[in-house]
Amino acid sequence: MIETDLSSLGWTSHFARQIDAAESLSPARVAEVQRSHLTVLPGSLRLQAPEGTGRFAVGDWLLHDGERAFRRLDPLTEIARKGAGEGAEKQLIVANVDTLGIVTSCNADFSPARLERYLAVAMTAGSPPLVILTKADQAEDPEGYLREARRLSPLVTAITLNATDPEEVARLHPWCGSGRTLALVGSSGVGKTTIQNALTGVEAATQAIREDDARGRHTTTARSLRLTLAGGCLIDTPGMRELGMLEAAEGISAVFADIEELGAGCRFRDCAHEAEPGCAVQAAIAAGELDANRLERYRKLEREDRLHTESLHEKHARSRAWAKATLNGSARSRWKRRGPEED
Ligand SMILES: Nc1nc2c(ncn2[C@@H]2O[C@H](COP(=O)(O)OP(=O)(O)OP(=O)(O)O)[C@@H](O)[C@H]2O)c(=O)[nH]1
Ligand SMILES: [Zn+2]
Repeated sequence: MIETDLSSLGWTSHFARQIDAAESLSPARVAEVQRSHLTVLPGSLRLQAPEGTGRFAVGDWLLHDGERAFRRLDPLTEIARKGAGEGAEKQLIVANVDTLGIVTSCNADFSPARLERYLAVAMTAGSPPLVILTKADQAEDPEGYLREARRLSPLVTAITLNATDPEEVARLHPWCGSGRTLALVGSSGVGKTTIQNALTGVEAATQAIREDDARGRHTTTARSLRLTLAGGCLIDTPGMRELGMLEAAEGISAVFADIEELGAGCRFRDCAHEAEPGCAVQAAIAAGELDANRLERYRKLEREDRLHTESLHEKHARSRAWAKATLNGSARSRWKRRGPEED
């Protein structure tokens, strides 16, 4: 059993400021979100959520009375994505993550496009990214992957390791020590469970999920926050295959700062960096200073983000218009019944 207190769970003055001295409710951190209840730490309490558990994300801080969850405290950071399916919907994934551990392997799983996508998510959320390159023991040139990851953005911190060696995984302790929360994302099979087991000293109960996956079934994602041997928190996010861009413009700009800086030197302010005269971005590509594929990947993420963000905003505008029309409608029928109201 790992002993814990609020500050090792990540409680700070940011949260303390949000509670009233007169409030008799206790703070706790969400470790699991189920349809019927929440599990919170410390104490692994099961709480009911009178207004639904869907308002809470793993990693959130909340106030409770021992049985029911009430107020969600404003998070320091939150990671959201576009919900699965056609419609635009914002889905909250995790909250209050200090470091987003992006796990990929030193093999064919390594994809600059996917890394840039995760990096943009991390930068948008305000959770600094840490690229964890696993299976270094099976790679001929792990340093090459390290260099390539670092080349994607000056903001990247990256390390290589053999996830099956607990001593090597212990190099992650600084990111999940007392008061710190590390969340792991990455494709299936890259070693997230192996890392989690080493960091928590507990065999993760993910077998059932993987068996379901093998049959191609939709899994209920068992996202969870656990205590680490280093005295902090670790969040695993199984079943997170796609991270659709949503309201991520800021993060995309941060990850592709090199292209945006070059773009400032283009002759036309609205240069699309295609065939315009005086395009500094195309000039950099011609000079071998910028990879044309990177420009393509930047464009693709930007397009995707714009599309999803616009449709989310349109949806909000539609529901506001609908609410207004309904209100006007009921005002009109009142008018018909009683005549115009006098003010
Ligand atoms: N040699 C070696 N094997 C590794 C390494 N990391 C993971 N593995 C192995 O790769 C397989 C998959 O690792 P998991 O930890 O289950 O991967 P995961 O990311 O949790 O995968 P999902 O549970 O499907 O999301 C296991 O057999 C691990 O032992 C590593 O760094 N080196
Ligand atoms: Zn240009």
